Amino acid sequence: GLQRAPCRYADLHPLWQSELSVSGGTRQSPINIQWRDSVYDPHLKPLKIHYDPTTCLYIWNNGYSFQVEFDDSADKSVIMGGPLENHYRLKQFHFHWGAINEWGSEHMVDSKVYPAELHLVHWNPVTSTSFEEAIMENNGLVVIGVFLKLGAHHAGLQKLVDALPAVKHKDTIVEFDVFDPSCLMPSCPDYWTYDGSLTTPPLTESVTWIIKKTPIEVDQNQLEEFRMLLFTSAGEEEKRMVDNFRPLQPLMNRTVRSSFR
Ligand SMILES: NS(=O)(=O)c1ccc(C(=O)NCc2cccc(O)c2)cc1
Ligand SMILES: [Zn+2]
Repeated sequence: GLQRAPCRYADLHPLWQSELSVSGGTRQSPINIQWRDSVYDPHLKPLKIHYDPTTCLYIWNNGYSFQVEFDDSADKSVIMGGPLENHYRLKQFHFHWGAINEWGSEHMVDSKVYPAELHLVHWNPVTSTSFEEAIMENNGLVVIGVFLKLGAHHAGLQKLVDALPAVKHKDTIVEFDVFDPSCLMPSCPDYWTYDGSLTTPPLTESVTWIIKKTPIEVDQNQLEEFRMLLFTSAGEEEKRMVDNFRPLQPLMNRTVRSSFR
């Protein structure tokens, strides 16, 4: 597949310049998932998702993506099953995307890049008392990754896209209530799972990744709305929020398991 645009670390958004400092990681993310090297695990259960749309709180621009935050003070929006030993609470979801449709996702499948990738971030309320604590716990977090591909208009996503002009600049926020992120899930239950890390600092190795095999379709206008966001605050010289993905990391001594043959 097409390699990513060559990028000089110096051009990277300040966030990833610290990238060069992280050393000694043995389970970093994202990775290229080689389909033929993944191992079917018959013990993997179907993933069970129960999101309560009223737990949706607001959308904000945090300077490297736009993020939708949820009320995680109770077990109202949870996932369970799959590779998980207990339930995990939804904390937020966000996206990573490219300047053009040729790249943008963080994970790849057989070196195939998608124009964008959705991350639904969950934490373990059984072993941690807060998200902040879970970030430091081994397997404290579960992130579901969903690839976005160019295709039909996505009606569910459009509600999100319509709110983006209100969070154009870094550190802006807008109320966003009653949204069910299940509408962003592909209907196909198939996924890969592996042990990895956050893909932005602090890059902690606390994430059980669940990557859905089947992408969802969004249209060109929707992707272009993502690219209208800014990394920069109001009043600063404008820098478009694009290419907010981390480079691929070495698989090292890890096996990717699949839920499907
Ligand atoms: N791209 S990712 O899904 O791996 C990802 C998910 C969550 C976060 C995140 O929550 N970062 C903010 C943060 C960092 C340290 C402590 C905190 O409480 C929050 C970063 C990356
Ligand atoms: Zn992410």
